[in-house]
Amino acid sequence: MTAPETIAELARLGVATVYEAGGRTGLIDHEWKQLVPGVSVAGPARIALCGAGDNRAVHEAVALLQPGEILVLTMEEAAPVALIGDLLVTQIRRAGAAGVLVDAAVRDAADLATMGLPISARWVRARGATKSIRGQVDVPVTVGGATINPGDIVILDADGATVVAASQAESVLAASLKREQNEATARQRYLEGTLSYDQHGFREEDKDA
Ligand SMILES: O=C([O-])CC(=O)C(=O)O
Ligand SMILES: [Mg+2]
Repeated sequence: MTAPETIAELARLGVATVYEAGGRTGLIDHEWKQLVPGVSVAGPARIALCGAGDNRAVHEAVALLQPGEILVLTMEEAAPVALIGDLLVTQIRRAGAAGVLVDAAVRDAADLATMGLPISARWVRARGATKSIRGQVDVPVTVGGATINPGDIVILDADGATVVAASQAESVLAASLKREQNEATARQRYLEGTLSYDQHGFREEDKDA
């Protein structure tokens, strides 16, 4: 199990820093809409792989949800079908989930915005899901080119989404903290007037070109 302090730090550092520090791995590479703009959150994945246009597996996964988890909802082929709305999110919040990644649509969007649970979704669309295909829960899935295993740490923020294998959480955190420190140094230099053009040696390179 990944330590809560590690998860909190990964959430604070955010998607771009963690993805870069992890060697540009794990990016869940789609455009994501944040139903609550600007929030940054992380947690171990609880996964539902739904049948086409169906959300029966979501109901099963919600019954298994533990506090602090990120619920990851996907289908074999992503489509703008609403897998969750305010009734499912009511249950997801009550279970104490940290957030939801929806590789499909959500609906009741105005309600979700006021409910405050961090949700990142591909689409907002009223189109309803059937509830007739069992699907699978607690299985590895691929979303936006990234493999997500149950328990891997998923991070959601205003930039998008990324995943860190549970076994690598500590080493990626260490690399992320180092990157944060390097960026703080660079930011200070830029505030003082240094240009990245010089800092990276590009001016020198271009001189002889
Ligand atoms: O019932 C559904 O399929 C999705 C929904 O709108 C809700 O959870 O409120
Ligand atoms: Mg609804």
